[in-house]
Amino acid sequence: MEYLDCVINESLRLYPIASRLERVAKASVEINGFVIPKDMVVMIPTWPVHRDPEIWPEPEKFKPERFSKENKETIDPYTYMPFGAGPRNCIGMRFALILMKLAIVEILQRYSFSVCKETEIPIELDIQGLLQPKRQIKLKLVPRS
Ligand code: HEM
Repeated sequence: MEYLDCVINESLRLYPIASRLERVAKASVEINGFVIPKDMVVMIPTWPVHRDPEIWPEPEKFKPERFSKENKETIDPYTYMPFGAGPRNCIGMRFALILMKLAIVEILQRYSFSVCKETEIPIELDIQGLLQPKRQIKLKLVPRS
């Protein structure tokens, strides 16, 4: 379960469904000499932050070990925001994580996955609204004997 947790975290780093978050400034504030006036909409670009090479070495590589027990503690929570951040973050986060793990375990106990000739590589993403693939993801499932 520990490695599955790393795999899900790494998948959500590469493919955060909310590729950007938004907040409205409740009051004017100055941060590092930069003034954000009251009522201004501030966009938090999750996608580029999740792929910043200064934060995530070899950002395009799928490396679940980034989220191992030892490495996890060094991650700044504002550099990894698949479920948002702060008091208005995703209320369904724990539910979603448990559901994904249960579903993956159930499926992987019966089938193994591989790519096939219909698998689109690289995958083309639709970035209008929530992040999703433009076309269905086609994979080959082989029953485990
Ligand atoms: C993998 C699955 C999911 C992902 C990646 C996800 C991601 C997010 C993100 C990024 C936000 C915005 C947070 C922010 O602005 O800081 C959000 C908000 C929210 N999510 Fe999710 N979510 C998931 C599943 C769910 C589920 C299963 C539920 C409900 C059962 C849910 C309910 C909500 C609600 C109600 C909000 C608004 C919270 C607020 O404005 O206070 N989400 N989610």
